[in-house]
Amino acid sequence: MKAQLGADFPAFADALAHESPVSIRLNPAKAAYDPSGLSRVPWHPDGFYLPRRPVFTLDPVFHAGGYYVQEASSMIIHEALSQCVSRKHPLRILDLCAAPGGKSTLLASWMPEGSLLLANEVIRSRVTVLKENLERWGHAGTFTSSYDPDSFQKLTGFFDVVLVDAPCSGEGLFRKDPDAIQEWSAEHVQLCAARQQRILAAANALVAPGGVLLYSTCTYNEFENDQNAEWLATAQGLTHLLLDFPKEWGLTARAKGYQCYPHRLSGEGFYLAAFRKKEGITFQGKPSRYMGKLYDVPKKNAAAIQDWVQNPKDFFYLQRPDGTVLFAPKNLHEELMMLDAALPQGVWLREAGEFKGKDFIPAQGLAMSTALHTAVPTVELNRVNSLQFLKKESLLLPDAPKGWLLAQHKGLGLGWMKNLGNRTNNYLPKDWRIRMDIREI
Ligand SMILES: C[S@@+](CC[C@H](N)C(=O)[O-])C[C@H]1O[C@@H](n2cnc3c(N)ncnc32)[C@H](O)[C@@H]1O
Repeated sequence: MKAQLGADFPAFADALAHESPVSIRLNPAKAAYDPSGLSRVPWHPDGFYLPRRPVFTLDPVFHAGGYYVQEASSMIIHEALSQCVSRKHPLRILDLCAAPGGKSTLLASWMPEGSLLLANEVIRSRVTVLKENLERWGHAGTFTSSYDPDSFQKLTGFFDVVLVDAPCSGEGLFRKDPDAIQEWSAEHVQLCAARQQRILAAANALVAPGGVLLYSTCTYNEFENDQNAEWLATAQGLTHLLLDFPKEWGLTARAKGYQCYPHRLSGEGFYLAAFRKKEGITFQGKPSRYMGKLYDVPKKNAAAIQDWVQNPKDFFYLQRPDGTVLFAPKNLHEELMMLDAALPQGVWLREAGEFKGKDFIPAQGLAMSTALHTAVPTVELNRVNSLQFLKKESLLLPDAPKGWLLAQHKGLGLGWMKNLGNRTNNYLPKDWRIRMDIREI
């Protein structure tokens, strides 16, 4: 770092000795958090710094997907994309290394209406949190998958934007995450750089002619950043894009990318480089006719779902043999069928609920989705009751209507309850419940 920063090194070292800033990015589709009085992250319209780190677990708006806790530097992706991708038409976007989903939720809010975002995470154990975060965000155009980057071969030329937020040596996180220091070694840096090239080569093939590849890391060294960016331009034939960030934002231009340093801006170490594919192979694949073992929803079930989805005709519905209904925007049907044909196990669609005999049991994902019907019976809970609900406790609601109720806080859905009069059944999925002791509140 001394070699890289020269006279700036003491300021950098000093910044590392201070606490990391805390920042959040609000969900524009779920306005419930009042950011008055907070200072803004200069490069993101919904990004704000908090004066101190609260216990996010104790804020129901956090659970409802009202905001995502995201390190500020990485929000620069919003500005980078806005500068090099037109939002006049719907886009096909792939977030290749997506868990836990910070950039995916950013991309979902950034992308133009009618777009598709596939958030992929190869490590299976990290997919659950990715799915959960995207469900909380509530955007119906987002889908998840779990493949190695090489498994996407049949999607050559399919995506308008591919983001590779690569696994890296994490030098930019030493302040925020001291464990990253223990994992660092010169050998690990080389291993990361080689792995990044493998991922980038696979990613590059997936970009449509005219499309954009974004490469980011949270590290500083030249092997993972500059040299890989250079390799993308020379060996992979991509055109590197110049971005224009106001000087006062404090980003540093490097050979082919941009670096955030903690002593020049309020955020962690983050590197970003953008490339356009001028020429390449156009996607040739065909959509599949059927999606795996899914079949069309029987007519009576399709009629029942109309009460649960706001604009039911804007979506298509598929049913699993076990009665689970999946749904996705109709305008993405063909694209999803193409993904289904090209990927060994297709992609995961959002669950709407499950038919058990005559009963429809709405899914958690539907409670969180912006596609949920606004006429669904709701009960607004105060903070304490919301936290009890989120601990999966049973609430007494004698004045609320009987039957299915959407538990809400500040107008945002938290999950489902069934009110039986003398008690309520809490349908929050077990894995979503707060495990912390909340008695002190
Ligand atoms: C920097 S993290 C991604 C963070 C995420 N984009 C976000 O904003 O929340 C890199 C991710 O790449 C995944 N990964 C690890 N090895 C990989 C590989 N060989 N190919 C693709 N992804 C990999 C990791 O599991 C990790 O989730």
